[in-house]
Amino acid sequence: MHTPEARARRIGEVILDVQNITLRFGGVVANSNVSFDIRKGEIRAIIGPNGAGKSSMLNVINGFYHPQEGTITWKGKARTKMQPHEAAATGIARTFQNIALFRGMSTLDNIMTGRVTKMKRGLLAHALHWGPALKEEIEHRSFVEQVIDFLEIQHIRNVPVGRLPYGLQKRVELGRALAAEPELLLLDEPMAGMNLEEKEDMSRFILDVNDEFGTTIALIEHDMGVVMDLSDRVVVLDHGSKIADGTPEEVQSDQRVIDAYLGVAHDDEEEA
Ligand SMILES: Nc1ncnc2c1ncn2[C@@H]1O[C@H](COP(=O)(O)OP(=O)(O)OP(=O)(O)O)[C@@H](O)[C@H]1O
Repeated sequence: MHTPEARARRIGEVILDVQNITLRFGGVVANSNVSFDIRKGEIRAIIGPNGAGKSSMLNVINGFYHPQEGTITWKGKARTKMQPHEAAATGIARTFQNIALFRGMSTLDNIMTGRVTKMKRGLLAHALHWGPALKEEIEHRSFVEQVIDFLEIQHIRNVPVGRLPYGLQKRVELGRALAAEPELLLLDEPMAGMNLEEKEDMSRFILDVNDEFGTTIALIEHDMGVVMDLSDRVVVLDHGSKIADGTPEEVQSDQRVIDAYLGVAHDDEEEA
């Protein structure tokens, strides 16, 4: 099911359209006039050297940063200043470069926090096990158990995540994002700090999430082998600007991309 042909058949309409985004922090331009789109069902990589503006772009997409210029159209609707919880409620979930889990809480409870946007009744009602909330909680727990089975982490379901090896913590973080049943999953360096075996496991889970649930995925990744194996299309940023956009093969052989990775000076730097 992971063949390029099978995936090409499944890729649909543009679901997220990023147009002319410029994001500044004082004098620092993190993103400069960046445009690209993400199609339903695809795995889209965002790559580039350190400081290229990749994490900033994910933060713009999930509403954490508000760009000074440009528009984001999500599922056909131009978005104004959407907050992260609103983005989550409309189907965008993410993981972070540095794991952001509750270290003292179990795997199960951490993944359960990913269901919050789906809960009709407040957390207090759930904590009090109030009748209707209890019924709802059972349904949420059953969904979370499916996520745990899917990610093959039954054996650590009751272990506090702070005690888990790094690779498993990353998997729990993926589980928490999946618990929100996202349409678009944003992964910020899902393989960072992993050994080869952990990377292979994570790659398999990313492909399975995409295949089995049809989840659209945008990921930032530094490991070029992983990017080339997983992604349908790749957008390349450098110094805040887009320098290439295309299939893995296309961007790999693009001279601007090769220069950016080799650290070849830009014209503007040479002039400075
Ligand atoms: N909150 C912030 N305040 C000020 N400057 C920021 C902030 N976030 C990012 N920047 C700056 O914006 C630029 C792009 O940073 P960003 O983290 O998006 O790059 P990146 O491509 O994700 O880098 P890396 O691969 O090293 O994680 C950098 O110059 C960075 O210092």
